[in-house]
Amino acid sequence: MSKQKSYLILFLTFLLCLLPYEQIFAAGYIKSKEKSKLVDIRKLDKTIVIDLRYATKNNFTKKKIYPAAVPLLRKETAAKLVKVNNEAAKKGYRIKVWDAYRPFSAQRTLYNAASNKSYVAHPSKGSRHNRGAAVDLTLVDRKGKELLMPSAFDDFTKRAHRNNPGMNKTAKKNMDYLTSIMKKHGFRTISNEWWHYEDTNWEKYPLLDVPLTSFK
Ligand SMILES: C[C@@H](N)C(=O)N[C@H](C)C(=O)O
Ligand SMILES: [Zn+2]
Repeated sequence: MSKQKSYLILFLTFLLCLLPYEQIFAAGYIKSKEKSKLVDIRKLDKTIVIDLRYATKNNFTKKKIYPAAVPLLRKETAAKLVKVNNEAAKKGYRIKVWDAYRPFSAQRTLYNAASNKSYVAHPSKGSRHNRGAAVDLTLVDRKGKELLMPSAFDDFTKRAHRNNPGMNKTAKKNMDYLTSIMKKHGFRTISNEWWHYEDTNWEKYPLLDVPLTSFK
């Protein structure tokens, strides 16, 4: 390689380093609503309870992160979730969704706000929520009352861990039931957040940065 070429590569690498890493990674994210294949869960099943925490101040950041409360998921993932809700309905339960699709820009905000980074996916690799292929949820009874679970949503402590030896027996039974119906319909778990489920096919779906407001 000529000296000139080497200097040019060095110079371009230097320029790249000046860009914030978010801009480099976000560049490859899909930004168009049409290309995203995201669907509004409410349009598929009106009985699913929606409480999008990041669209309110009632979340670990104490700030409203989402400008619009629109519960979106990748269409294939949403179809799986409807099956789970139908299954839960046989027992008189319904799903309550705390988070679904999360734009990349919000991932960065959540990551920066989290005191313990091990509970939020690093923006450089992206969250499965950024693909519309992950959902944070719990179960409610006929009256809309939440079933007892191991911890509150986004309790970033050992209480949220699936294998916490000190877990309350009823909470474990409820968590195990939720896990069984989620797994039956094509979701998988992560070890340290009992409320987080991801589509087993998440890798097939692209990273997205479509604004929630475009679905309002
Ligand atoms: C922030 C928390 N609710 C969450 O979703 N964590 C997972 C690991 C993520 O960011 O993908
Ligand atoms: Zn999650």
